[in-house]
Amino acid sequence: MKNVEHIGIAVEELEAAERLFSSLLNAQPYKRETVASEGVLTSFFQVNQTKIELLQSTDPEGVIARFIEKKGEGVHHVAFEVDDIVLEMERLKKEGFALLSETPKPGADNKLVCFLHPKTTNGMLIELCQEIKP
Ligand SMILES: CC[C@H](C(=O)O)C(=O)SCCNC(=O)CCNC(=O)[C@H](O)C(C)(C)COP(=O)(O)OP(=O)(O)OC[C@H]1O[C@@H](n2cnc3c(N)ncnc32)[C@H](O)[C@@H]1OP(=O)(O)O
Ligand SMILES: [Co+2]
Repeated sequence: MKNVEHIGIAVEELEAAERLFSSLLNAQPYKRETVASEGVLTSFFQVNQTKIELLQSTDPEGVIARFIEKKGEGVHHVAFEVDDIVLEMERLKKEGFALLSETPKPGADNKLVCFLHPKTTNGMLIELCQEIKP
């Protein structure tokens, strides 16, 4: 595991959340990106070596909609950067963590990603991210 790549925050209204985080961080989001497979519209802020990823649901039955329904807006996950996501997934599986997908899947911001079930990580949804090199 390398640095915390981003902190994912579930929000109801992306525009309002972008205004709030622009004021908080004194910065503008550097990109918005829809990840249809995850039912999310994301907005990214760079904060030195890490990022804030705002997540609005694009699917009323989706993961983020269900999360907000159950727990309200707030921190949804923490993403760690890894050099080799397949190797890291194999290591974590051996360590007894529950992977939410057998193989990495395309994420936002030019990454391959996978998630660990919060039941196996003291209740914290953890994401692994590997930069997709050109
Ligand atoms: C990939 C694009 C982008 C990127 O960075 O590139 C993203 O980050 S997209 C982010 C959205 N996508 C995901 O989060 C994918 C992985 N998540 C899942 O598959 C589900 O959210 C899952 C399996 C963690 C939970 O889904 P489920 O339908 O089972 O919801 P439940 O409400 O039944 O939850 C079961 C159990 O887990 C607890 N839970 C759910 N979400 C979280 C969370 N974010 N953090 C901590 N705990 C969570 C929930 O409270 C339930 O626990 P219980 O004790 O039974 O109440
Ligand atoms: Co994320």
